[in-house]
Amino acid sequence: MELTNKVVLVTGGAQGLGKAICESFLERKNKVCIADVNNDKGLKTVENLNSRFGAGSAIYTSCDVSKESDFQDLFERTISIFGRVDILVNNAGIGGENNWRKVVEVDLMGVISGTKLAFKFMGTENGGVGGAVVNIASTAGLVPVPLGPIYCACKHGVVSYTRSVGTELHYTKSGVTVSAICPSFIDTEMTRQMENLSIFQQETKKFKESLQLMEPSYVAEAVIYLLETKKINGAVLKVTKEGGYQYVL
Ligand SMILES: NC(=O)C1=CN([C@@H]2O[C@H](COP(=O)(O)OP(=O)(O)OC[C@H]3O[C@@H](n4cnc5c(N)ncnc54)[C@H](O)[C@@H]3O)[C@@H](O)[C@H]2O)C=CC1
Ligand SMILES: CCCCCC(=O)/C=C/[C@H]1[C@H](O)CC(=O)[C@@H]1CCCCCCC(=O)O
Repeated sequence: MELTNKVVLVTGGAQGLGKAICESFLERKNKVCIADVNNDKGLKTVENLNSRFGAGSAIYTSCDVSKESDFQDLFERTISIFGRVDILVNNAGIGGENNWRKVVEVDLMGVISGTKLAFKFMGTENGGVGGAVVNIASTAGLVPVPLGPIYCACKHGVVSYTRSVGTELHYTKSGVTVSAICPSFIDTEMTRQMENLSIFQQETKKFKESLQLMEPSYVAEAVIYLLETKKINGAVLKVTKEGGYQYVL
């Protein structure tokens, strides 16, 4: 996919990996819409991005991905401003083993909800021009994670859902590809909060001390790498510090 002059929706784009993904797209002269629940941070980030990449290149919309109506409004607002959506990056995610239903609602149901709306608003069967969905899973979607079983189950769900809709059957109808990246640990607020999200705080704190974290920009560039691949539909790209970018499954 040619990655210039595209309209890109990035959920959870106010900070961390989502913000870095926005920067990667803006560096290539695309437009981005950041969707987040953290309005203060989201608006500050958009201000910062517009001052660096040109006024009007980024907009912000308040959106809780676990609320279907918010997500629908997000597509409608972005289309009313930029004319269409070409790429959706389902990046918003949380941890929190004690608040597990919320984790399922955001990390799994939010991704499914966004992908379905991408088919609705971007799909050729509905008069759209097609496009791409990139789901941000995790290496926790590929292996068991004793310290984060709910998070792990959601990310496995994201990988399986991606592989199921990222198939010819769905693509023929919609013209929308669906793929995922599975990063290992990244230097973001989520990682800084990791022990507070676990029911095994001491063990998680100790585990965290041994980690080699990746820069958000390194993981963001994996999204670009994935979208530039010819055989993108259903692709799952693992991103680690040791192994770089590797297709799996
Ligand atoms: N930090 C890590 O080591 C890794 C993170 N990931 C995934 O990357 C994604 C981004 O994570 P980070 O940047 O690390 O986290 P982060 O906590 O720094 O940023 C997440 C962003 O999502 C927003 N958000 C949370 N709930 C939301 C909701 N319901 N609707 C809309 N926005 C919401 C937050 O306000 C925040 O701006 C997540 O899906 C996470 O699971 C994957 C692998 C590793
Ligand atoms: C094991 C792969 C994790 C990959 C990186 C990731 O997505 C980490 C996310 C954590 C987030 O901060 C909140 C969580 O619950 C996630 C999992 C933390 C468990 C780490 C322990 C890993 C292990 O037991 O090997």
